[in-house]
Amino acid sequence: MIHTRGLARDFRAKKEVVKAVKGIDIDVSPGELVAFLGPNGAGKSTTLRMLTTSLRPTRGTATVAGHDVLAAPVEVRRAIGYIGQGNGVSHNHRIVDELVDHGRFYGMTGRDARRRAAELLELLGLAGMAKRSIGTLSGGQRRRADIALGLMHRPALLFLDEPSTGLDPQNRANLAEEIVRLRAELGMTIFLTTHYLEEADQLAERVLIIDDGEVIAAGSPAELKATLAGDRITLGMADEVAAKSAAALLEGSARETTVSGATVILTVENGESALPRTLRALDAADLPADTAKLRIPTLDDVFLSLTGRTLRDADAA
Ligand SMILES: Nc1ncnc2c1ncn2[C@@H]1O[C@H](COP(=O)(O)OP(=O)(O)OP(=O)(O)O)[C@@H](O)[C@H]1O
Repeated sequence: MIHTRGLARDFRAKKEVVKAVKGIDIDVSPGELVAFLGPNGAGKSTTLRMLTTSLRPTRGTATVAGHDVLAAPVEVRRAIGYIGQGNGVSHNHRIVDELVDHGRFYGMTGRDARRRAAELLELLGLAGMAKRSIGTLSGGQRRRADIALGLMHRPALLFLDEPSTGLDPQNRANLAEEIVRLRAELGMTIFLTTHYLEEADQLAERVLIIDDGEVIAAGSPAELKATLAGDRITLGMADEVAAKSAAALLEGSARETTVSGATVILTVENGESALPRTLRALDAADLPADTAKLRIPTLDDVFLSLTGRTLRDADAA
């Protein structure tokens, strides 16, 4: 559904060249829900703008929904839905009129557009608000109206740029559920950008992590966490000597073992089964642990292991 090779975009700003996207390869299959995750300024929006044909690549190729973004931009636009950050919906229009106009723009008949608008308003829980103007909606409702707009012409591929920016945690969670449900009901391919870790983790089957214009990792959230971060067991031993003996005993069964004072930290695969196994091995060797803690990694741990900084720090910078 999306294929890019060496896709790059430079910007010229005050005689300096900003390499916003540095030659990325992306492959998204039909039906996938993929999140493009990275800190502020990583190149997410620039990539999305190239894929949705609003910005020309400096180098490389991109095929979206079967069409080349440079050779056939009109075909690309007809095949996709794009929901940007704060879409251009007019605040004074009634929601239903906005949707119907949008459908007409894409060549739908008035009747088909009205039927589709009613269907989407129902699907997105906005049916009772069809005649309200956009300006009277809450932030979360407005986001859902934006999504309805992007879906009017039944695109096979939907791009969502930072769908939950500006929403409170509750509305963010609601929107995430909505996106998952829509994908299931409409069978679309969805490509969304986000800098919310929880959102990528909860929503996406596959995450592409972008940093400084480069894709630095790709995989399902579970795969990325298992291969790049690993589960962590922290054991509190009686003293430093016991900790060193425990570390020597457990070294073979952990990916990484470190000792700090009376504490042993193990990085393991599948921590939930490794923890009881570890405690049994320690008991059998007469080296009982006083405390044991298991920590399952987040995507932030993945980002940390890849870049040496957390996504939150990178955002703050
Ligand atoms: N028109 C432009 N002129 C110069 N530099 C630009 C321009 N547009 C983007 N950039 C730079 O390109 C880099 C990538 O920006 P981009 O907006 O793609 O990041 P992003 O990952 O979408 O960030 P955010 O999460 O903040 O939206 C940044 O360093 C940005 O300052």
